[in-house]
Amino acid sequence: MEKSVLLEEGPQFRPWDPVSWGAGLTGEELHPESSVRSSVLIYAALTYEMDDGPSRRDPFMRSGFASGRSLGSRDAGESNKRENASTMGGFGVGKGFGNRGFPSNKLEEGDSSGFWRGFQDGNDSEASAPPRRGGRGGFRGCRGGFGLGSPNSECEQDEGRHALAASLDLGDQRLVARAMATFTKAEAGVGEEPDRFLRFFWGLHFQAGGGYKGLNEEVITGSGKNSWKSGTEGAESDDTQGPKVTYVPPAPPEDEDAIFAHYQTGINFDKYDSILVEVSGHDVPPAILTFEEANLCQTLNNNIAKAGYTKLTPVQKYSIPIILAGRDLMACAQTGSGKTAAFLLPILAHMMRDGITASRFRELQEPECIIVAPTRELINQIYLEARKFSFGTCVRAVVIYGGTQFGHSVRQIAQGCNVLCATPGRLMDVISKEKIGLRQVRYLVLDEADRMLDMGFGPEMKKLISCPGMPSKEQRQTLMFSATFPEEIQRMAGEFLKPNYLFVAVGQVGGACTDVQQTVLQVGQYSKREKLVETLRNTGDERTMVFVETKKKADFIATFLCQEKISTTSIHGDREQREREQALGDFRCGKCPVLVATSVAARGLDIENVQHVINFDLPSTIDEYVHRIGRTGRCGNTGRAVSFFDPESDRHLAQPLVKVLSDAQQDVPAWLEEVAFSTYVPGFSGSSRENVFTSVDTRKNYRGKSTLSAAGFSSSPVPNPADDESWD
Ligand SMILES: Nc1ncnc2c1ncn2[C@@H]1O[C@H](COP(=O)(O)OP(=O)(O)OP(=O)(O)O)[C@@H](O)[C@H]1O
Repeated sequence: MEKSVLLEEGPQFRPWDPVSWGAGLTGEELHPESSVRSSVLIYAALTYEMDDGPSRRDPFMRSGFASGRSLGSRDAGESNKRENASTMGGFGVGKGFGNRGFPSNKLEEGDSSGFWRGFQDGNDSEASAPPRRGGRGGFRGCRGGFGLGSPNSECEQDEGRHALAASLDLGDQRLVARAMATFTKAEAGVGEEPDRFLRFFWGLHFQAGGGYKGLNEEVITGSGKNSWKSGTEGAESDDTQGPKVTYVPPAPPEDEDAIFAHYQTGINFDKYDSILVEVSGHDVPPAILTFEEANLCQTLNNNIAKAGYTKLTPVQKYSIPIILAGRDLMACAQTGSGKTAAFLLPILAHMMRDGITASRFRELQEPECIIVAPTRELINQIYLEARKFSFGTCVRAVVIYGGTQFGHSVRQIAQGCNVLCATPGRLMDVISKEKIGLRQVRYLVLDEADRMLDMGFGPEMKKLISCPGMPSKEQRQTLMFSATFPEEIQRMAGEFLKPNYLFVAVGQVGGACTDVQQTVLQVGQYSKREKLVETLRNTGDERTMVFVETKKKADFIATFLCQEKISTTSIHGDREQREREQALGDFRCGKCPVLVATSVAARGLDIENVQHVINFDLPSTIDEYVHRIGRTGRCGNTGRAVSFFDPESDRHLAQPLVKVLSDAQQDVPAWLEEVAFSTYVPGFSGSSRENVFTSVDTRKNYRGKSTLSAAGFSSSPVPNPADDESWD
């Protein structure tokens, strides 16, 4: 039985680039940089024998993968490098993993590592904190520990499920790295091809003494572990849990053209006017129809013009006057319809009116506004918008997020901070380290608010509002925005908002953007890759986001597409921040027109020219689906979304999918309706999270409720029996 594993350190190893695969490294080479201290991120490229020797059976191996010969390599040098690598050996893999080159005792230290816990927690499932439904999910792992030799018997009994374990002794670093991955052929997407090898990538965070640092740093490192109360725990989350984070993100552009760069609104921009808007709550300030009516200061108006905004979107028409009037707000509007400006403009207008200026070079800064969002890339995007609209003013916006050097965040803050844009984990860290004081907070914004209040971030947000110094909800203005707002989250939001908050619903709460043409195809697990390639070949050079459910799969599919000569990159929570930003940059500029992503990229990202979204795997909730497909069809532009529906694993989504499709006036395939009506979904009667038959505002009996077209004219709501039922 011939087995091989090729390892290379993360930064050099580019899973999406087969050319970089072959450079297996020795222990010393694995750890060349002293900056990598207590931890190292290792990606392992594994070939795992299913049946027979790779050199004979696997076409891919025959083509030179195992021997390091070229896989369409760019130059001979690369090819040679792989050739050398392949002869280094020293690592075993598969059932006998560790037999060659690894001191066996490293593998027999039990399973007390955080890594193991991480796996049991379903570490591989990205970011989405709500519990998963349906059959898919995080990797189950094989209980009973793992060790040298063979996988435990439970694994072996689990048909097609394979376990891999590794241990590395990295010279004087004495790092013991342990890893275990179990996967089925289906999870690896290789189907029932008996003479193929699983090629698998997995990104592992190895830490001295073990420990897996995982899925979503904002959740894992922030929640619970780093209470603001504790001095020791207040250390920067990313650093305490894993490697010292040294990444300093590039400074944002300084030249005006780059700051105000924007893309064109699309042909359907004017159609926004016909969307019905529902505002509930008492004493609703009248909507405005133009930017002039908002009475913003001249500098803001100039910036709005330079940003290419000439006309308000519906959510802006309603939200701007509400925020200007000092009211709390929960606003729900379709993806890509301008929610960011809807909160930024009135907040900045107030700050300008109040003559707020940044106080420079103080170690403790007290921002007037805090904006939180669930992902690093999204908060950075919001920051760039804040910077754009505050251009030429004395208001200073700052962004801080995990995966970057903590000292860098502190330096940014110390230079003055009026608007702090932050991911939750990093925010709690700077508060605990007393770099940020909360006494001056007048505006608290939760973007993607339903995500910020769910099980993943909710506890962190609760901690935030109970931090010492944080003004009570009566003393601050709290604003929540999202395209989806499940009822239970709305109820929880009440804790954060004044009782008289207003609720703005543009169109159907949780509804998909109608500018996205949605197609759902029935594709079994084993046919997905073929269908993906076929779909991508048909779309040509169109910028496409491909969503998958796990981090492993993101690398796997990205690599697979590269093999197919489709220029692809990937973004997910196991990639270093530098790599995530690089990937996004390569996608934005079109260098890699295909981005394979987990749900870390599902929300909020506003990327020009994304014409196409493919759900290779459907997400576990319909809300996530709505956000994912909303990466295209933004701001009046049209887009397309294709989803692979696997009846084996996606049945639970059939009913809400039918609802979302029909609400967005999309064709509903007959087979999907059949699946929907033949599937019993517990609780699917009009109030569960899986559906969007929800009422708009969970509070009842509003005399002040008004339904208007987005243009501001009163009209009757479109009759929708399901909605009527749940309205009061
Ligand atoms: N009034 C406007 N005129 C022209 N462009 C606008 C206007 N408002 C917003 N935009 C642009 O529309 C795009 C989408 O806006 P934004 O990202 O705020 O959407 P969103 O509603 O927050 O989407 P998501 O739900 O996906 O987070 C951005 O490029 C933004 O600059």
